[in-house]
Amino acid sequence: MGDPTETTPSDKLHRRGLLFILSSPSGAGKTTLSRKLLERDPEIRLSVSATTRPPRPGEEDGVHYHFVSDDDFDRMVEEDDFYEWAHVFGYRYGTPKGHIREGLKNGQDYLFDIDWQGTQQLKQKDDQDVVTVFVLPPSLGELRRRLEARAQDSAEVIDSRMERARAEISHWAEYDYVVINDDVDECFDRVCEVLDAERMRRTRQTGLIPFVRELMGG
Ligand SMILES: Nc1ncnc2c1ncn2[C@@H]1O[C@H](COP(=O)(O)OP(=O)(O)OP(=O)(O)O)[C@@H](O)[C@H]1O
Ligand SMILES: Nc1nc2c(ncn2[C@@H]2O[C@H](COP(=O)(O)O)[C@@H](O)[C@H]2O)c(=O)[nH]1
Repeated sequence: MGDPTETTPSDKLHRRGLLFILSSPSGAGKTTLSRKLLERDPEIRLSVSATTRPPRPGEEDGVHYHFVSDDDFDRMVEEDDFYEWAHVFGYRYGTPKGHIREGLKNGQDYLFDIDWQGTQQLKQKDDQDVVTVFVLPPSLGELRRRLEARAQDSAEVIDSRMERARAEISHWAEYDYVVINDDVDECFDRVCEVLDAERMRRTRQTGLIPFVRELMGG
């Protein structure tokens, strides 16, 4: 047996990947936080949803969403292509299965910007790999200001999203973590802390690193 006090280059933990979900009422900032996370962290990959909603200015097909027709969405549902899907704000949104299952086994983490309905469906399918974070705005007044400042939706759409906010916030207690997005950098730090800690959760580790295995006699 080697000297277990030696530090070896093989001291990396091996673990399953995780499904890291951010949900919030529309406009609270989960897209902003997601983009920051993807910039900081090359080890997490965005799950790009399919939607029947038309693109907003600046949104690219295949990058922000897969923008699909109603017929295409119907076909994907029939062919069981979705991990989860839901009606949100008059359109349909869904998570394509893609290679998520294989990726998880290989330690790949995935980031989801989805609503509470999708979160419930993913938790039912794969509770052990799912980590859920609910992002609250500092107030409803600030939520409306952000939707207006984003300037990508009509006044009617903003009103309907504000009406839905109360119903969405009522699901916050179903989430593992809750953060308030007042100062975006502070909120981002909290989100990163959750992700970093969840990656180290013992139950996610799939094998002992060599010197620990040796110490355990295996
Ligand atoms: N902490 C913050 N302070 C001020 N403005 C913010 C903050 N976080 C996000 N914003 C701004 O608020 C607007 C809404 O943010 P964002 O698009 O990220 O929300 P969202 O939760 O993803 O909304 P949706 O569910 O509609 O996609 C954007 O213009 C964004 O720049
Ligand atoms: N259940 C799912 N919800 C999703 C998915 N992709 C996005 N969303 C949620 O829809 C609303 C509206 O998004 P927007 O881009 O039109 O503002 C927001 O709450 C998203 O989180 C999905 O694949 N499944």
